[in-house]
Amino acid sequence: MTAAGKRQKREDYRKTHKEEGNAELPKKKFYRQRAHANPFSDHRLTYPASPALMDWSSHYPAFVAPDTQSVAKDHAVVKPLTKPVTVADIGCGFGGLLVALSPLLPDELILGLEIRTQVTEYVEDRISALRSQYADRSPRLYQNISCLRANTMKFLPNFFTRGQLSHIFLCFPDPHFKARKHKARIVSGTLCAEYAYVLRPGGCVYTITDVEELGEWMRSRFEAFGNSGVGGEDEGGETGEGRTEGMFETIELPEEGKEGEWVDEGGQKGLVAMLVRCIREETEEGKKVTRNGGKRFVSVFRRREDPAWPDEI
Ligand SMILES: C[S@@+](CC[C@H](N)C(=O)[O-])C[C@H]1O[C@@H](n2cnc3c(N)ncnc32)[C@H](O)[C@@H]1O
Repeated sequence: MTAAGKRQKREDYRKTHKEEGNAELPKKKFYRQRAHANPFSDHRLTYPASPALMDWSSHYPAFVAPDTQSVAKDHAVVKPLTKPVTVADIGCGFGGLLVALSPLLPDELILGLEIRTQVTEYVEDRISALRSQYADRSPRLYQNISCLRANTMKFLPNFFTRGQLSHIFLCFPDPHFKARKHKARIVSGTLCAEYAYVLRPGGCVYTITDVEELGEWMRSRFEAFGNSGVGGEDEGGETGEGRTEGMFETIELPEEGKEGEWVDEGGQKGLVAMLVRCIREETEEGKKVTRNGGKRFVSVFRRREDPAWPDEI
């Protein structure tokens, strides 16, 4: 078949898959796209001018606040939800983590952000199929997850207000091995400032990679952010002059396979352990590493409670 013929076949498949109530899970082969999208290109992206102008109602229809009117703000019409999005999976790929998190965090609204169009479309169709499968069951699962196309390196604060998020996942980010490509990495001093801004004090960033050097890179950026004692020269990141503690605290993690034993009275360790197991085992890339017998390097960074910081960043 010619390339044009294949493209047409993919488009036809995706069009029919979108029919209302289609409960069949989409097939990845009809949503294939180049592995990398350049985060510095001018993609034709739509994004709100500010978080208040973002209408989430089509993403989480089961959570639209009843008996409220749509609100018109700066030419945008926004239907309020009963609660805000509090979990972000940045670079969610084909959405394996979102699907796994949905029943684990039933009280949270969880959003995957993905730069590649067809991959985003796949995740949207996957969620829509899962919602149809559970439409008549109780609980109606998968209503609390959604995905949108976004370049998080440019527009994260357009979607989330200060301190809105409880958990941010950065799972198997593109490694961009060559030094001249490091600026395309999803973790840098500058981007740590944005993660610190959208994360609530006490909230956590979870990172996982199969590239040891990238794992160390991410750890060093998070540990240096806001700490005048280390780092500081990093790509314009905040140095936190005069401070000895950084904005993020690295959490010691349980050994792989022993997450279940790692519990505490307050329960936060148990939650972190559950989510760490989830990123190891439920992400698409994590599953590949398991199949290939490779290593995974995981870190969790808690945003420190620090009332002095928010006004400065
Ligand atoms: C290697 S994949 C990992 C997918 C998934 N997190 C997993 O663990 O299976 C990295 C994903 O990040 C996406 N990505 C890269 N840069 C991005 C950006 N600036 N904004 C949003 N997504 C991005 C890529 O398109 C790709 O799907």
